[in-house]
Amino acid sequence: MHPRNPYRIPPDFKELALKFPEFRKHAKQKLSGKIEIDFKDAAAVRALSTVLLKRDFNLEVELPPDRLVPTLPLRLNYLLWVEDLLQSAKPATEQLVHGIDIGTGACCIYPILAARMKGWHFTATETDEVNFKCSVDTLERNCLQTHVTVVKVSAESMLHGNIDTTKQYDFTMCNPPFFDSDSFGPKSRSEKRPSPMCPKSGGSTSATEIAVKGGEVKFIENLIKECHELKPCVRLFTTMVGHKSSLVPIKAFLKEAGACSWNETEFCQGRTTRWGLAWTFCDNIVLANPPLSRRKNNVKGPPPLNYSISREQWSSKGEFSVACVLLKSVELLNSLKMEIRKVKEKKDRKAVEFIAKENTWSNQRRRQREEKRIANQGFEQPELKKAKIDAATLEQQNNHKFRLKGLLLVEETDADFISLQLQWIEGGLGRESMNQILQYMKNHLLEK
Ligand SMILES: C[S@@+](CC[C@H](N)C(=O)[O-])C[C@H]1O[C@@H](n2cnc3c(N)ncnc32)[C@H](O)[C@@H]1O
Repeated sequence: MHPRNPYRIPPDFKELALKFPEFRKHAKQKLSGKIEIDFKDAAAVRALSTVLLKRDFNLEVELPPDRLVPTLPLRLNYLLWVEDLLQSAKPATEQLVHGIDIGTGACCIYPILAARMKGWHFTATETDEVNFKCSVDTLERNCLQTHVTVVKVSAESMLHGNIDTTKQYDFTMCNPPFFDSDSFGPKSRSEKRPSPMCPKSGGSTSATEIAVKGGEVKFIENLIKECHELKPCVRLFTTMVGHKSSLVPIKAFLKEAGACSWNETEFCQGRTTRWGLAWTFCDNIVLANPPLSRRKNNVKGPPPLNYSISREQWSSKGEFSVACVLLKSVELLNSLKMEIRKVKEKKDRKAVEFIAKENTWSNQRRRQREEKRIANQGFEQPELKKAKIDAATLEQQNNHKFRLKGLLLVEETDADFISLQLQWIEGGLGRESMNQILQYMKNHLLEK
């Protein structure tokens, strides 16, 4: 947690339950006497955020039931980091701070906190009609219209046409939709894609809030493209990143776009970790990390491939934990005759290295069909036998010097999602081999 984050000392739930009836109804007393809430219950998390905003920031907020619930420790970690960065990016003589919040959500959480705590001004954008209306109501209810303006925008643009380019802005903030709407959940024709759930704290949310075509990498890349053209009016750009694996491709894109310097951080709060990335196109601003051009090993190999599994998808397979998902994944890799070596062992983050000395996964379907056909016939016709021998010889020849090395990382992204990342290390057909292995895992991981 950021050293200035007031929730470094967690709120006393007993005190909150006594003071706020709307929170009390979600509070449960454990045998030990300790008061707790169920963090998987969206209504309980919503009640917690609402009462903390009221008690600690004098902010009256009504969060809609079907939208993302902003949890305060993470939002404050991000805001306080931005405040630290501004100290190096903003001349001390200038008093007024004006930021832009891209995708402000249901209650303009960053702008209202920053306006109350720091007196900052904001232009906030939002595509979702419900979120836009709720944000406007929130500003009126808290008399913050002089500090914050919410703009209803179209999904095609991140900044262009949404801000006044004759003004000077100090920074942008963004908590992007993390997931890829195309690869979210199972993709087979027989299986229906589940409706996405809130990535944090189990709350329900609308799909457009958390998933977008191309996921956060594409979303942030689009933002970077626009930033470059807007460099005369914005000093500092920042974004939150939901998956660690997204940092590598985003930073590569930043380098390509000609960012002068950048800064990266980790937001840790309880079991959830997120990342912050800041960059500038102003050569008179030096962010704390060294400039991109001077950093070595910044971009190593192709970015990993990702697959997220939800608690709901795993429900028929028993315990939903990193250990269980890893175990099943390793069984699948073993079935592909791979050698496995453990490299990382933490409760919520485990990784194994795998080495394949032959390609056993491509053309799996064709092989299975052929074997079935032969088994059904009960005997092998001479031509078939010959074809089989020829195919086997060819495969042996192909596999003669075959070697592929990769890394599988299984990580809990939050209480309801576990992500699998496949990183190519060397050999085989490069990323194409990883794509094939990932497809094989997607086809079999959720099988009963
Ligand atoms: C993950 S939510 C973050 C909400 C809020 N900032 C928070 O931190 O709780 C992403 C938000 O971005 C909005 N959004 C998606 N695409 C957008 C775009 N192109 N421009 C502005 N907002 C967008 C979504 O409707 C959603 O409210």
